[in-house]
Amino acid sequence: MTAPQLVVQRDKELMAQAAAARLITRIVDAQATRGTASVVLTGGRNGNGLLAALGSAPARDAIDWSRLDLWWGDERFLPEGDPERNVTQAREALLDRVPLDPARVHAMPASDGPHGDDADAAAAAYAAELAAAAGPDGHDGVPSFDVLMLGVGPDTHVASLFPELPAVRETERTVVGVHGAPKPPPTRISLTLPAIRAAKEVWLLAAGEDKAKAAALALSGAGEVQVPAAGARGRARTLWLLDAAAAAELPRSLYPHGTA
Ligand SMILES: O=C(O)[C@H](O)[C@@H](O)[C@H](O)[C@H](O)COP(=O)(O)O
Repeated sequence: MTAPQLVVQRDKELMAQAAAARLITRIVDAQATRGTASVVLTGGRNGNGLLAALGSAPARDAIDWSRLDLWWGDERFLPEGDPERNVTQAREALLDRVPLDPARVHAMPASDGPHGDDADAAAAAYAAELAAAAGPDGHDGVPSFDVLMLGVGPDTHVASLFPELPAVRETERTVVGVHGAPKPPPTRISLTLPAIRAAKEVWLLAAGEDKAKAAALALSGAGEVQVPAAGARGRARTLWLLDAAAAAELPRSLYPHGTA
């Protein structure tokens, strides 16, 4: 697995703007090379902040939105349209304002969808959708994601993989139902670490002083069951995008040329 690279910006607004600019370039490069791009979105304030910054970026429409596949790293298992769902918040932050191909926006199932309130069945259906889309350059039952983004929780969770809970220990399935999550709502759907690690690049977003301990733990060599963010690595790149507050407890040797 790739060693993490760190980029530290002075505050969370600049971190979101810089990450958005980075994502535009990454998508444009993938589309220039393969004619398409595949990105996994994350929920949470940092993930939505990046989407909002992308929506305001001057170069936004360098992206061919009709040739972009969007997936989710996790979802709160709530009814369609619930304001707490990650896809609802992503739509408000950006997706409803760009000309995406609806067939290429792969939202995770809602709790009032075809699988009813069975999160495990809904997770299995999303795993099947990922496998069907994996294609020849897919990896371990998921498409070859160009970028998979993850917010980092104060307890070091990523997606809906919480410390010590069963989902973070999953080694076979690509998507699982999560029950009893400490971050409400308790029932969720999440990619697993094997699915996350199939991505070419994994970007971890951490801004705010409430993330300083989590970032320090995750980058200290801790184990992934106790510190799920430590297991989030990309095949070609693992990139931590932080602001100075979230980097406050990191040894400066981890980002000697940081801008903070
Ligand atoms: O469904 C969710 O809640 C998110 O996917 C979750 O993994 C989030 O990214 C982290 O909890 C960080 O959230 P913040 O950026 O809001 O701190």
